[in-house]
Amino acid sequence: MSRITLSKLAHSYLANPTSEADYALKEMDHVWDDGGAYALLGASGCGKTTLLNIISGLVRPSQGRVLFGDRDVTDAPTTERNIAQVFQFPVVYDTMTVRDNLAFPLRNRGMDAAYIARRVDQVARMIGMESELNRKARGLTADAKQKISLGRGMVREDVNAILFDEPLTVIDPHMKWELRTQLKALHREFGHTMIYVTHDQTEALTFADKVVVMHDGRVVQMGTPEELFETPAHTFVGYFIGSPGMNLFDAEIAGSEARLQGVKVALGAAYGPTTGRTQIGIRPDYVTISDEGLPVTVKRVEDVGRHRIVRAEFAGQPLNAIMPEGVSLPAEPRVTFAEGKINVYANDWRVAPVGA
Ligand SMILES: Nc1ncnc2c1ncn2[C@@H]1O[C@H](COP(=O)(O)OP(=O)(O)OP(=O)(O)O)[C@@H](O)[C@H]1O
Repeated sequence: MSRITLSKLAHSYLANPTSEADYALKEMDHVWDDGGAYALLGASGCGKTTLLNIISGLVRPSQGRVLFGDRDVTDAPTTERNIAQVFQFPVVYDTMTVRDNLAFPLRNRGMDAAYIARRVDQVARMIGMESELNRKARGLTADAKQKISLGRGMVREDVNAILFDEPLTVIDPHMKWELRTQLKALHREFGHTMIYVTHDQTEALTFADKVVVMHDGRVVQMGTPEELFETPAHTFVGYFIGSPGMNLFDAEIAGSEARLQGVKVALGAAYGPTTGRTQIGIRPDYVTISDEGLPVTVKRVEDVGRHRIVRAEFAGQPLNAIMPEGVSLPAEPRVTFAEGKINVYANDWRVAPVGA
């Protein structure tokens, strides 16, 4: 196992890229710590698969280096990188039994038969296929085949990292939760570096210790689920994580106050002058609609089960608020923002308060 370093890495699928827009991955420096459980999260087309394929060696980056520990593997083929990869759709040998499919990576490396038998049984238990070990893979459901692919990805204990590219897409929702829990347990037990690509925030937040958020070919933030929630480094993180995403309002900042079309909002901290488009962001979870605070116009209330979402307009801009069960809307609704929960953004990037 080893730390994976991406140094000045960039990739374009074009032979002669001329502008930044031609790059699927813009230049980045990034370190994946040895033994970390990472989720790589972002919208479709932001470059997640490209990044994964560069780490595994399926794609050679057009610029920069890939290091495993201190070894430069930029030009090393996939087979030399000692990486297990699980893809979105099952890759199984139909004519082989489930047992032989799981044993394949170990036999390939000439492992001892008794060890293989033990390890295959262990992995079969993890993926819940102990009773199907002697069945041929042909004829199994897509779901079961993908479980075999997952098992095969996890069977080797000596890999540098396990890369998962949206591995639960074809798995039914109930099993999804179970497999994700298994993957997490496996990570705790064996401590492999795991990178798990997904565009589903629930999947990312439940699997990973650290979530790496990508947007438009860039890593915009790496942090714990709590950091992504509380202090999104980029407006995209604010919008992409959370349901609904963070409220963003165009504003002018003057010290510890934001001004939105004549409405003043206390920020709870002081800020220096900002340049470019300036916005304040606050999560719907930290917005309270009651009969106190600033004027707000409620448009509608949506019941989403555990709570309600209030869709409103504040200082001429859309506002979402989470309203707990049992709380009712006053006749003249007003709004307050929880103290210390407002973030300030300039040209989409978070600005730290003075002295922070
Ligand atoms: N082989 C390729 N040739 C040319 N362009 C490609 C190739 N593979 C990906 N791209 C482009 O590179 C960009 C990043 O794609 P990538 O597949 O890495 O994104 P992604 O985040 O994994 O998306 P998805 O979630 O849809 O798989 C996209 O604009 C895509 O169209």
